[in-house]
Amino acid sequence: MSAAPLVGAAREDHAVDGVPVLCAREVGVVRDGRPILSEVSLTVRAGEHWALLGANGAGKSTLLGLLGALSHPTRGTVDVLGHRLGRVDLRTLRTYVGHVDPRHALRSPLKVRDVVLTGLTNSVERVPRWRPTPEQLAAADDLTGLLGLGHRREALWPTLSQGERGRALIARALMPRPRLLLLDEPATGLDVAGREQLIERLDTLRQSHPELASVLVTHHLEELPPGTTHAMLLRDGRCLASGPVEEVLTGDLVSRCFGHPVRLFRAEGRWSVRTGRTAAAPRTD
Ligand SMILES: Nc1ncnc2c1ncn2[C@@H]1O[C@H](COP(=O)(O)OP(=O)(O)OP(=O)(O)O)[C@@H](O)[C@H]1O
Repeated sequence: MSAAPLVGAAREDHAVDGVPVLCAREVGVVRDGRPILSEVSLTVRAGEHWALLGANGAGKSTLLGLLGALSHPTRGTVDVLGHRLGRVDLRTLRTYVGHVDPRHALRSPLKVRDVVLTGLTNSVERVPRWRPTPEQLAAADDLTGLLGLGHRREALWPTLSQGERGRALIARALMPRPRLLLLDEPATGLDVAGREQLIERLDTLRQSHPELASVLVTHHLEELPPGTTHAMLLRDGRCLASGPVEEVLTGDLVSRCFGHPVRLFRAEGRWSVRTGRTAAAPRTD
């Protein structure tokens, strides 16, 4: 596989010769002698939007940590734009991946605009003596507007609602113009309005950044944006199914994934789930 350059103007050249944005092969993770992930493979291409679904403890966050170059696999390989984890500095790879973690540990009363700018310094707090260029300021303002926070740019972080914080963190993650956006349960704790605004903004983002790829972790199919193109179902650290949503998000497979019989419904692009008495049998172990 030919590798895409990691530096300079080449960053604008997204789908270089069809090199996947991300390619994990036969990945395994062992922690404290216990297998957490086993033989998981995933290829994400530019413009694809993946849902990563699984029950509590299935290994979703562990997999997201590998995809975000936060940790190394015990077995298998992970390539970001053709550059292999372990051969290229993790920090370099991380600049190509925007990781949105709702547990963002910011303590200072930074303004929304400043929080978004910390995406450029890859820091939680503002870096002393670092000053953004006018272009960087304009980019931060564009992204806050895109995420529906244009009227809250001057608001202080502690005063934001949870939904506003989540959207500010997505704008922050997009500042370095990543190729891949990782979203770890972005709708957790949001009320209906907050969840719907988030989903709407994610779909707007997908239209305005057509080359961006994303992986969204959730337990709830109701939280998937209509633009979701692919899904992976994880069960007990293993891939149960993976591929286009039409093939993977079926009552049978989702029932097996969560160990509970369900039926799926899709209306206006959104999914909903009901207990299905006649759905596939629950997990067999
Ligand atoms: N560093 C670690 N050491 C030991 N066990 C770990 C470690 N990290 C995760 N685990 C275990 O690995 C399993 C998978 O954890 P992970 O957080 O990836 O699951 P998840 O699918 O994201 O779960 P949830 O939906 O509850 O957030 C869990 O049983 C967890 O306790």
